[in-house]
Amino acid sequence: MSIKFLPPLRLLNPSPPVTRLPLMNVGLSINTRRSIPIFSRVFPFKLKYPGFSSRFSTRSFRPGTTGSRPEFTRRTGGERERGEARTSKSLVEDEAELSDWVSDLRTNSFRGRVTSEDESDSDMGRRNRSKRGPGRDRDSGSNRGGGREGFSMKRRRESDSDVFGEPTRRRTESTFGPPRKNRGTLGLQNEKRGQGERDLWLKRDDKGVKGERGFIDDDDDEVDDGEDERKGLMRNLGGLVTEEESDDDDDGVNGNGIFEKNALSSTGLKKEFDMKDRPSLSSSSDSFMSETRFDQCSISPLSLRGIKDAGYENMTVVQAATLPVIVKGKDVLAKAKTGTGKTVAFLLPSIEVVVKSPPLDRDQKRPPIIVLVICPTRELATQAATEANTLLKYHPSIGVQVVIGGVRIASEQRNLQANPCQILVATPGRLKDHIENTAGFATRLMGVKVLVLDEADRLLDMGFRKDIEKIIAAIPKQRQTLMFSATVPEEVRQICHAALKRDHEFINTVEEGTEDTHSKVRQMHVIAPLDKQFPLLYVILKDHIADDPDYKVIVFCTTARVTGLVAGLLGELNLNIREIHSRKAQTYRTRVSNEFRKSRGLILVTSDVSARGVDYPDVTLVLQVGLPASREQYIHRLGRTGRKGKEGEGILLLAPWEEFFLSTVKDLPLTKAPMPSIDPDTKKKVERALSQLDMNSKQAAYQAWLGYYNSQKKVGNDKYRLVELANEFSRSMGLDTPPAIPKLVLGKMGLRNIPGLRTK
Ligand SMILES: Nc1ncnc2c1ncn2[C@@H]1O[C@H](COP(=O)(O)OP(=O)(O)OP(=O)(O)O)[C@@H](O)[C@H]1O
Repeated sequence: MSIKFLPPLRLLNPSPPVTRLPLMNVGLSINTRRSIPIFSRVFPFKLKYPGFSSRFSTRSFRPGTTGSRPEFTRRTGGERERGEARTSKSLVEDEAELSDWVSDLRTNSFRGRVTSEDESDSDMGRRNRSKRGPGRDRDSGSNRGGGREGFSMKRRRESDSDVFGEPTRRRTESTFGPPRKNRGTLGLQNEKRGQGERDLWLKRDDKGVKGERGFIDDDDDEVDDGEDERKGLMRNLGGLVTEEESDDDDDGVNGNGIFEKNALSSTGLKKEFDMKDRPSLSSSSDSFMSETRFDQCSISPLSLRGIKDAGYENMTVVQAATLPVIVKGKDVLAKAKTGTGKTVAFLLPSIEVVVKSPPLDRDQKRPPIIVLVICPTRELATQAATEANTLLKYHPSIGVQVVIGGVRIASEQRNLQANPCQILVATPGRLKDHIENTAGFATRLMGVKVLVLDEADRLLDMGFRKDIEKIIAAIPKQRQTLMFSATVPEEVRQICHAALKRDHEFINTVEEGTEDTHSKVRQMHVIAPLDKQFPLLYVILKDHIADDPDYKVIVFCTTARVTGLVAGLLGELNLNIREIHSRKAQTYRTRVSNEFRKSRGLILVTSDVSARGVDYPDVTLVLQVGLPASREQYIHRLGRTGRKGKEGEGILLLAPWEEFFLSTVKDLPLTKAPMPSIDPDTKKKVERALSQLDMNSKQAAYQAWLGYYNSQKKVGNDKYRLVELANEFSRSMGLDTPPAIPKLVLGKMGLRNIPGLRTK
């Protein structure tokens, strides 16, 4: 396995528009196996290998502050990504939803559902869901707020020098004085970083809503029939009790799966490090564009026309770094920051494979699928297919289709039959359903030449791994595999051999010594007890709106039910909000997603279904409320802003007992923000709004909250403390007594007989 890193910018010649740097053989030998105990490969998510705990020094470079760039170092296969000593997230999130499901079960037989609250719910949830179940919040609240409230709140915070980071870090300043444009949400101002820094992203209009070509049956508001759901429901219950149990349930990890077998067979590698094919970067140190133009590469003329029409001229760094390797037929694992064009990076060379494949036989009833793209969420799959259609504008004979959860499988089957496609974009659960249930589909998959795992680390996580294993088993071994993500934790490096060939290349476009996040995105955290969090959330949003009338905000919440509650609250407070989470019908999710993409002056309240990949242009603020499920999830959520080299702002709102999370992101430039003050009127207003909310939504949020934090080891290990905190959350919603929870749910969560809980 050879590994590619982009060189530090100072090594590059920025001026001439050359495509490649001279070949540089650094002859780095790596051995991914080394002395790693066997179990760390078999159970990569469970064991802590001491060597992994060492962190890379990440002297953060701030233009105009330190003056020197960090040394560029190469990383070997055995080295650990910085700060990634995390626990894997897996089916644990399902606990939060389990409580919902059991409630539903009591009242409506099997018309309930079990899903994860994050993106995995998009398919796993679909398997087990009937949106006709009780509490299904169908298409409601599309505009809870209605209008935007006046920006009359007077800014009142002053700078707090104590809260600023080290002097080398970007410093934030007082609210007062700077023009609106430069002011941050929390009344903070971002210091100019580097004079003359220029945005070298292509100056082109944002595409806005990308035209969809009807590849999903969007009128279809139905999910799979109840029989499928019942089966899935029962199947999933077994693995929901604890994270460990879900691991045990996973064949792929415990002895029979592809991941284990291949991980073992691909060990002992020793490949030369190869620095050829590196792109020449554009001259700005902060740019993600390369100097390589698409027309300098061996791309078919029709694809080039599509690229041109899309407004793309130069390649982004990840595109320039991966394209030459992919067109040679190599397997690639690529890491590039959020919003830097990874979708085109894998689509374009994949399309070339289709172009080079023999044309379809006219009377071939079921033409083979040549390119299979798998995405962890429905929104992302739809978006990738839209991008593919954009690139395929001048390839009328190449078809793209999408299969995703939340759409009636029968209508997808009809589409697959009626409109043969060579490129299929899918979410894992639905793809597996088609493999098992759609006539002729498995045969068509035998034509796959390219497999793409977008958000590879998420797809290889426990929540999806079983499905991915089955999918990989259903496609030819002789294929090219491409994996892309903004985060590639060491655990993923350990198991990616299962899908990638031994000689695959790891192309990391994140410079050594720099953060995985964008320097143009200000990152701050606010630590406040739960009883202050709802008013704080309101104050922060109001301030941001006052600062930027063109605001476009995403608020991430821990679970779907908590998302629903927060959306309800902010709507009650007359903010202009929309909500997306797994409890919403797919048609609604698609509609809101499209609306948010082209809107300004809007707040999207969402669960982790929107955390990865979704490309909403010009998001001004990402606000994360509560503990992110992992370091990676924090990075992906934050990545919804600052896309394409733009500026952005991220705020993480944590309770004091969640502060431990900061140690997992300590290599990122996350600074403490001064505590915004909450005036008595605001407090009362929020309390009043909370009192207007439906009791059912509070009850559901409480259960889901308990389930989520129960699954977060650091909080959930101490059940007594957990219940105290849950009851604090209940009080923060304005409830005097915590809602009662079904005994069955408490039993599943391991919370029976814990004082402070009420049962029913
Ligand atoms: N060569 C290019 N020139 C200009 N814009 C581009 C180019 N390639 C892609 N883009 C645009 O960049 C934006 C971000 O691309 P994309 O969504 O693929 O990013 P990503 O790296 O996959 O992000 P994430 O990690 O969040 O999934 C999109 O709007 C896309 O249209």
